[in-house]
Amino acid sequence: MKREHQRIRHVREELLSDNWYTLKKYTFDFLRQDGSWQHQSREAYDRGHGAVILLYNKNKNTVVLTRQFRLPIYLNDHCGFLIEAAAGLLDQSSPEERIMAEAEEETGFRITQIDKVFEAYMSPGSVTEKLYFFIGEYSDNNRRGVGGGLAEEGEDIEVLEWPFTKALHAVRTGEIMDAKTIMLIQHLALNSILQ
Ligand SMILES: Nc1nc2c(ncn2[C@@H]2O[C@H](COP(=O)(O)OP(=O)(O)O[C@H]3O[C@H](CO)[C@@H](O)[C@H](O)[C@@H]3O)[C@@H](O)[C@H]2O)c(=O)[nH]1
Ligand SMILES: [Mg+2]
Repeated sequence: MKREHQRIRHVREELLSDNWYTLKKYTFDFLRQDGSWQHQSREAYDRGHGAVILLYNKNKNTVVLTRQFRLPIYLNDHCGFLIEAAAGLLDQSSPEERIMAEAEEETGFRITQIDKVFEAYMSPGSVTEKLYFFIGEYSDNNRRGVGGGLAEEGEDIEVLEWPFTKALHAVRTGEIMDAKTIMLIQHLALNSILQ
């Protein structure tokens, strides 16, 4: 992908916060389509990149989801407990390595065969993160524990094994409101992986 460097110049950054991750304010000059340069400023929150996986079972026609508290949405009129596919931040690992470990930590299922689906920027106006999307087939034999996440990091994750029809219905009713999870559920449906 070609970056249009010639349209961006004089980029300067100012650190606003580095408490957990970093929030910076950038100023730059932007070359508009009409040929004029415009001075702009934008804030960008950098928490690294992430990965997500939807575990599915073709025989049972089920998916494995998690339910956990998310403070930012609690502050925004949601009860706070969000239904999501298993997901985590990469830290220094590869997306493949990280997501298999994260799937086991959060759901208890150890998966060794995963399929990459796509990559997407989830909030490009303000967050630098790119998310790597995967699906993986699980069976009862893959269960190694109860999941739940890392209590010492404050995680207290419920594991849900749902019929796929229930997950699809929950997208329509708004019971599932997490974008990455909706994208993966729709991917399974669009590609007739589950019915
Ligand atoms: N103390 C503290 N801990 C934090 C903070 N922000 C996150 N954490 C902790 O950092 C850990 C991150 O857990 P992961 O499982 O690695 O990440 P995630 O939050 O599930 O991220 C996934 O979902 C996000 C939301 O959709 C995605 O943005 C992300 O890419 C990834 O897929 C959690 O234990 C969380 O409590 C913070 O500001 N302060
Ligand atoms: Mg997580």
